[in-house]
Amino acid sequence: MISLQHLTLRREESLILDDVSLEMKDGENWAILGRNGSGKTTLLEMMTGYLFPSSGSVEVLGYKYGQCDLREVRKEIGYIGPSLMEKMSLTDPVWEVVATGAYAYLRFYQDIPAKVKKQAINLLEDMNLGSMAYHPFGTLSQGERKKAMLARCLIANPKLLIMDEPCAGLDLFEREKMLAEVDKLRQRNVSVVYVTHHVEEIVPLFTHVALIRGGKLAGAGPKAEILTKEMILATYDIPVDVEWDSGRPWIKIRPGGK
Ligand SMILES: Nc1ncnc2c1ncn2[C@@H]1O[C@H](COP(=O)(O)OP(=O)(O)OP(=O)(O)O)[C@@H](O)[C@H]1O
Repeated sequence: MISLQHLTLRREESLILDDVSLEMKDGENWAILGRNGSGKTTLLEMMTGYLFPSSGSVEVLGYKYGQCDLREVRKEIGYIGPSLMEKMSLTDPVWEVVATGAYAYLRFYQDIPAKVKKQAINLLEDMNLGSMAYHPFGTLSQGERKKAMLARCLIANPKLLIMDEPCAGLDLFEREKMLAEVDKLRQRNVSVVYVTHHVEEIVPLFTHVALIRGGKLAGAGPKAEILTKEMILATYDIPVDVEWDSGRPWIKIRPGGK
């Protein structure tokens, strides 16, 4: 699905990514963790082709970047990040915001086919947002907006879904609702790459984890092998215990940092 080979990114004096190699295979879903500024978003931007490495190679869904038309690749990739939601019209009905995803538009200036409208409404119903389909997008809570943006991605049937901190800023209730939708992606034929700061967001959907520290890969592999107290200490410099419950890892900080 994704093959990153020896990715290095230099900006002036600093090395933002330092020889990162990662193989993500079909059927795997990956969570990427690391401290602020460790290079997670940079890595995602390389996967979507918005950034090119100073050296190394990127292959996504069989396309070798630098030798393919990135517009074609991007039709197969859904992306949920912090900025796109802010570009949506707050006055348009929610179903219309979802429908724009079928065409990768920000807004419609022509009639929307009935079939696309039905698809948008079905997706909203799947996410328990059916009753809000005709409400203006701006009246939704942050969590509901994020779920609607997920529906907007899914209407285009992406093969790969890249999510950059989709639960940032959500309260406990809304985060769990969003995570339930993320976990439901198991029912779809889509691979997921997900950046988060919170280990407990690694719901059963995720099979693999990559840890980044200072632009270098600190660990990558099946989640139970990577989410150990030793690996988390090496990534975050904080001593923790990890407990697994309901298929999710939970972190306990050791009192006094011991
Ligand atoms: N254009 C740039 N020029 C110089 N440095 C940059 C540039 N873009 C990013 N950086 C630096 O690269 C590092 C990695 O940034 P990145 O956004 O990938 O980190 P991140 O792991 O996603 O962080 P966070 O968790 O805070 O979102 C940071 O130190 C950042 O300041």
